[in-house]
Order: sequence, then structure tokens, then C-alpha cells
Amino acid sequence: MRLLRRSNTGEFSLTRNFIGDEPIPPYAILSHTWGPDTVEVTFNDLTNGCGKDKSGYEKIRFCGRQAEQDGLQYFWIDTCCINKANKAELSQAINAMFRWYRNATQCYVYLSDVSTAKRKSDNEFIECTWEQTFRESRWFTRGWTLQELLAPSSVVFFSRDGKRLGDKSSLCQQIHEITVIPKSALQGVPLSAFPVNERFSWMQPRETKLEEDKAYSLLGIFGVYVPPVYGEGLASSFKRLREEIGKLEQCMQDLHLTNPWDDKKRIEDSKGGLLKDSYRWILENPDFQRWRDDQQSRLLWIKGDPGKGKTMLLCGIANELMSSMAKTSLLSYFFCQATDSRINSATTVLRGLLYMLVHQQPSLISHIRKKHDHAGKALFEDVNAWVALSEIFTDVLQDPSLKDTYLIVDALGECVIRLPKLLDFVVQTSCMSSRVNSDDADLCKGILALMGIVYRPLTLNELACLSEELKDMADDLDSLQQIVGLCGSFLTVQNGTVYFVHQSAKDFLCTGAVSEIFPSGTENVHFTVFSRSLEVMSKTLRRDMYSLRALGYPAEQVEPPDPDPLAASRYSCIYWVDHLCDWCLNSSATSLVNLQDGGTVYEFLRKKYLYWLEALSLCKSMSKGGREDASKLIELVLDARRFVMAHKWAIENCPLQAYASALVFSPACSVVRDHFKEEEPQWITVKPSIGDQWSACLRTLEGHSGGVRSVAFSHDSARLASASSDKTVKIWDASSGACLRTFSIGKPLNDIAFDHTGVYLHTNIGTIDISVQSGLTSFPTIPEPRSPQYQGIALSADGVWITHNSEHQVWLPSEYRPSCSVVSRNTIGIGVGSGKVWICKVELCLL
Ligand SMILES: Nc1ncnc2c1ncn2[C@@H]1O[C@H](COP(=O)(O)OP(=O)(O)OP(=O)(O)O)[C@@H](O)[C@H]1O
Repeated sequence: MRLLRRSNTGEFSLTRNFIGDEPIPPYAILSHTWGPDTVEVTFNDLTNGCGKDKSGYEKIRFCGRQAEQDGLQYFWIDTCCINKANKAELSQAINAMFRWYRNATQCYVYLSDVSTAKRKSDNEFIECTWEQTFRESRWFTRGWTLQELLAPSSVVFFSRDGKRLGDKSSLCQQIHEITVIPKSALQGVPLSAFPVNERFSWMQPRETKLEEDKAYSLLGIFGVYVPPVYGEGLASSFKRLREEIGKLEQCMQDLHLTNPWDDKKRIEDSKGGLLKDSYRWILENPDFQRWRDDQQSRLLWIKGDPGKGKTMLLCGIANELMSSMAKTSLLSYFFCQATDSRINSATTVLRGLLYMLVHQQPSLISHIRKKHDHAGKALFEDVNAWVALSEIFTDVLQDPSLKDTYLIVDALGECVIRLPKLLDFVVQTSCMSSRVNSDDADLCKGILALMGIVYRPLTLNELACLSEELKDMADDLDSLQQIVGLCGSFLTVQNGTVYFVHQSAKDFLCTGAVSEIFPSGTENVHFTVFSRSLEVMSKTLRRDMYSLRALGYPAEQVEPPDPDPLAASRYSCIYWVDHLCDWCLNSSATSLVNLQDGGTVYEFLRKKYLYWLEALSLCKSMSKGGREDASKLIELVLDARRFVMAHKWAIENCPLQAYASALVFSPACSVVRDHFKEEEPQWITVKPSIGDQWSACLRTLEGHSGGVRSVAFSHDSARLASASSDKTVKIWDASSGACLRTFSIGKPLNDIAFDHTGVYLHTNIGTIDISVQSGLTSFPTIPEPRSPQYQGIALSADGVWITHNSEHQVWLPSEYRPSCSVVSRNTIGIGVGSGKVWICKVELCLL
């Protein structure tokens, strides 16, 4: 496409030929009727610098002037912008013409037979009423002007004296009456929505200079391509046109599975109708506005519990976009429903979205036709359908003629077939088209790598502290938020916290893009977070950060001050040990100098351990304070562990007890007590006498109101279960000692045992098993019959279950009255009433 450009001197010159996918600057386009060849300015005239004396030059001046007034530097006129001597160029121009008109910023219709000039009548000048001559204008009788009327979104009519008469919308009624084209077609409803014969009828009363042009000027209106063969005659050109339309219709028919417009209407109706008041809040939401308006922000995930109104919200968003977006923009949506096989798979989602896109911009069908013309309907249905459709969809998204496009998919959870593929595709295509320059790209990769390995979303403050590149931005969170915004396809910031837009975005980074995001492996990023954490904590942690003062100040009443001194280091306090472990697991021994005596970890613990415990309590995260793993360092870590296990309850409930009861009630040999002796309350002059060593008891779990009859560890030792005569069973976190669940059983249990998955607790009462997750009881998960009341239950590692009871005579004489049992791989240990312990082979017992 060649454009005309107006120079400062008022001269016009042709630009170079923009070819292929080259971006074309905004331009105006002229629609007019041709005069005799001798009056029109041609391509040759312009290239030879002549033609100014032709009357047609006035149209060029008019168009250039008008474009300048509308702020457009470029414009296009068919008489002189196409080199008609070049047959290939002419053929290409004929096929591209509809698109060129559609993509124009403004289309000016120059009506050389309509005038508004005053004329003399009965000795006075009267303004000429132009409407009648407008209705009779030759422009409405020509073939090519049909697409020039329909394709552009903005068509402005001018009289021959350059006076603006109105535009396609203000003159809609008159144009409808003149052309019989439905108003909706003039108002922008996609032409594909009108039956083929109706579209043919719009051309019927019109004439073209060359008879074949009557068919060729309809190509864009039907969204098909046929190479022009001048001389083939009217019948042949129409025959070829109809054949192409037939193939297009077949392709659309095969693509069609459901009509998303109908689905939306049906859903709205079945849910009682859409209420704007219930969804209008989203229009004010900054994340929504960013997604709608910001080119960089490509993904918006809307999450919510069942029945919260997500589907209706998306219907509302679709309506709002339809009414507010530019006429050239496209909107496509799809509503998944698990129970309807037409709309519950990844391929059907792409089919539905494509169907709507092609309806709005028929030229996009070329990407489907490339494959469909060979494969037919099987293209959308055979085993390779996903591959074919995702390739087609990618081509469509990369089509340079595609304007802003909004895609909405509702209820992804109900896309039950190939959802992961669809999610990967969504994430990949949305980052494919993000435009970031290269410095920012490195910064973005750094942020994404960090976000990919942390254990929970980070606040902007925490992100700034944990990243080497961003650490200087801790005081400029607005700029930081803008930088995070560059990763808009993956990350979103809500209330100052950075989240992945969706789990699949994180999954994609950590699997599909791992070599790009973690070029030196994830362990390096863990190391950065670990070392930055130690640095931040070493700088910020101190005694009594929240100025609680009273040693007994209960943790539950603590309110973080504003500003919160822990704001930047909260994440570090809770997770630095996890990052240390993840780094150590994958690092060579030589790089572990931080873990040696006198290394950074030793120094941190030596100087800051108690302040860290206080901070953990203030963060209400005592139980999450990490995993621990060098002589003195090991000694310190082991002691620190005993210290926290012994005093967890006190510190958890009153943070400042870290400096009082915890220190005072630790044994004299405690390394932690020794390092922090300055922190012990000086006013306690008589200190309790505590042994030299830590007691053998690591922790006391309190909570049962009756005797504890049975305890059992889960297979991985992470959970401990206890059954008490208070008729309850409690599940405890074995490392933190926290009581996770209490189940009321209604009767005392004598024995309990975890199954090998940790999902069920078996009991000595044959009819009762307990689901550890839900607490549901009374559904025996072991199929074999157990008599209702046994003394004990134990399960062997290979899943063979053993029970025994006083009545059961199969493998023990009754006089031994077994009272408890424990199973190793092939042997069972049985405690019996006489005070003896038996060790038996499992098979023997079963005999
Ligand atoms: N904007 C709205 N206008 C009218 N009704 C609404 C609107 N939003 C929610 N509702 C009512 O709430 C019900 C649940 O809404 P909707 O189906 O959109 O929820 P959902 O979050 O998509 O549910 P699910 O996760 O179960 O698919 C609807 O049936 C409708 O009655």
C-alpha cells in the first residue's frame, strides 16, 4: 500500500510501498466516483510530477486538507496510489481494498454532484438544499462505493465545495432509504451476520465500468479471495465468487459447534436476567481498567467461590466492552459447561472463540481455510484437532490486521478436557505478544524468577528487599509497582501484594520457561533470597520491635504499629530457613561457607536468635519458623531447636517471654541462654533451679481431659494421633506440637493406627475408621471383617492389617489376653497381660 503525504510546502508525494506485515501509519482514505480518465490524476502523473492542471487534482487537495484538519499526515486515493500498469499490484490492491478502507482512520466521501453553494433565485441568493441531490448522487449507484460505505467505521460525506454534510451515522436513515441496506449494517454489525443473498441484493442496482468488477467489488463484503481475471465475463466472475463463498460457508459451518452469542443469552435468561447494578463495581476496579486499557496488561483472571456471580459478571463485562470499545476492536467470548460436551473441552473453547472472531472480521478465516480446504471438518475433530486449532489461533493473533481483541472465557474449571493445554496456551499467547524492551526484560525475568520460588505472594516491600536489583526501590513503591506491571501477563498487584495471575502462569514459568527464567538454576535464586533475608533481618530485628514493654503482653492483642518495623522482613523471618535448605540441597559443598562456624548463619543466630523468635511470634508464625540443619553451628542450631520446642507456647502467647521465662527456664548449658544472658530479667534475683541439660521430653502436648490410651505416628512422622478416655481423638503436628484437629468419637478408644497413606485412622472398634481430613467416622476402610471390639490394631508396612483381641483365638491362646500391638515389616510385637512382650512373624499370626 502506497500512501500520499502532504509536505510543509503543500505539495503531495507518494510514500514507498508498504508490503506484507509492515506497520502502516494512520491514514485517511477517499471515496469518490471516477470522472473520465483524462481528468483523474494517475500514478504516473504523480511520479512524473504533473497532473496539477487536471480537475481531479482538486480531490487530492481536498483530501489532503481534510486529513490535515483531522491530524492525519497520510491519505490514500485509488486513482493515483495504485500502479495499474503492474498487474500483480493491481490484483493485490483489489483484494486488499476492503481491508484498506476498513483500516482507515477516516473515510471522506467526495460527492462531485452535490453542492451546497448558494444560487440565485428571483433576485436573491438562497442556500441550496443538498438533500435531494445527495439522494440522487451517482456515488450511490456505483459498485465499488458499496464496500467504501460499509467497510470503514467512520465515513464522512462532503459536497463538491468541501462542505461537510454529515456522516454515516447522522445520515443513517437517508442512506438506508437510498440503498435499502439495513441500518444495523451501516452501524457496524458484522456483514457476515447478513444472509448471502441479502448482501448480493445490495449490489444489484449498482453499476461498474468493467462488468467483472461487480463481482470483484464484493470480495471484501463476503470475506473471500478470488484472483481477478478481467475479460472472463460477468457470469464467470460471479460463479467463481459464489464457489468461494460456498467454501467459506462450509468452513464456518464445520467450525460451528455452538453460537457463543446464543449461549450468553441462554445463560443470562436461565439465571433470571442480568442486573447491571450487581456487576457495575467491576467497571471501577483498577485491575479491570488496567486490563481493558493497558496494552501491556494482557490477562485478567477473575476468581471467586461458587455462586458468587462470576458468570454474570463476565456477561456484564462483555456487554460493557461491546458498548465502549472502538468499532474496529473485536470481542469474543466462550462459556464452558462441564455437562455439555459441545462446550467442555479446550478445542471447543478455541472453536467458539474463533467462530466469533471470524464473524466480526471475516478476513481472519484465511488462517482457517489454509488447513480446512484440505482437511475438511476433521480438522476440528480428529486427534490432532488441538494442535491444528492452537496453530490457527496463534496465526490469527499474529495477523497484522487484527485490531485490539478482547477474549473472555468463563468457567475454566468446567473445561474438563485438556484444561492444562488451554491454560498453557493462554499464558504463552499472552506473553508472546507482550512488548518489553531488553533492560526491562532482564529486570522482569529477575522478578519472575523470584516470584517463581517464594512460598507465598510477596508484598511490594518484601519484593524490594529480597531482590538485589530492586533493593534500592524500597522507598519508591509506586515505581516498583510500575516495574511489576511490565510482567502484567504473569503478575498482578492487589492491595500492595504481588500475585501470579493464575497458578498456570506460575506452572508455565517453572516448567515451560525454566531455562529462560532460571538460567543458573533455581538454587541461585534461593541463595539470593536467603542471603538478602539474613541481611534484612540483621538490619531490622531488635528487642521489642512493637514497643510492647510488658513481658506478659499477650500475642493475640498485638496490633502491628504503622509503619510496621517488620513490614520488609516479615517474609524473611518466616521463610529464610526454607530458602537456605532449598539452596543447600542443590549446591556444592564448597559454596556452603555460609554454614560454617563463624559464617553468616552462625553469626545471625548468635546475635539475633531471640529477636528472630520474638519477630516470629509477632508475625504469628512460630510454627512456620523453618527447618534447621558444622560443630558449633550444629550445637547452636540443636540448642536453638530445643529452646523453641520447650518455650514455644510461652513465646507464641507473649512475644516478650522470649527474654523472660524462656531464658530463665532453660538449662544452664543452653547455648542460646548463654548468648543472650544480657537479655535475662535482672530483677529476678533468685532463679529457678533448672538442670544442666535439656530434659528428655521434647514437648508436652496438652488438650485431652482424660487419660491418653493410645498414640500413633503417621507413616511420615509428620502427624501424631492420640486417643483418650475423654472419647476424643486429636491429631497433632509432630514438629510444632500444634493440635490440628479434635474428633469426638462418642466412646473411648483403646487403640488407633494410621494407615499408610495418612488418610485414615483405624481404630480398635471394627466399625469405626476416621478420615483424618474430614473427621468423618464410621466407615470401615479395611474391607475384611473386624469384630466390633478389639483390644488393639496395628498395620504392617506392606498394608497387611493385623488386629487382635481377647476373643480372637486364631493366633494367640486366649489366656495371654493381648493388650497392645505394634507391627514392623514382617513381625508383630504384642504386649500381653502377664507383662510379657511377644514378637511373632506376621504370617504365623495370621495362621
Ligand atoms: N449481575 C447479576 N445479575 C443478575 N443476577 C446475578 C448477577 N450476579 C449474580 N447473580 C445471581 O447469582 C447467581 C450465581 O451467579 P453466577 O452463576 O454468575 O455465579 P458463578 O460465580 O459463576 O457460579 P459458579 O462458580 O458456581 O459457576 C445467578 O444464578 C444469579 O441468580
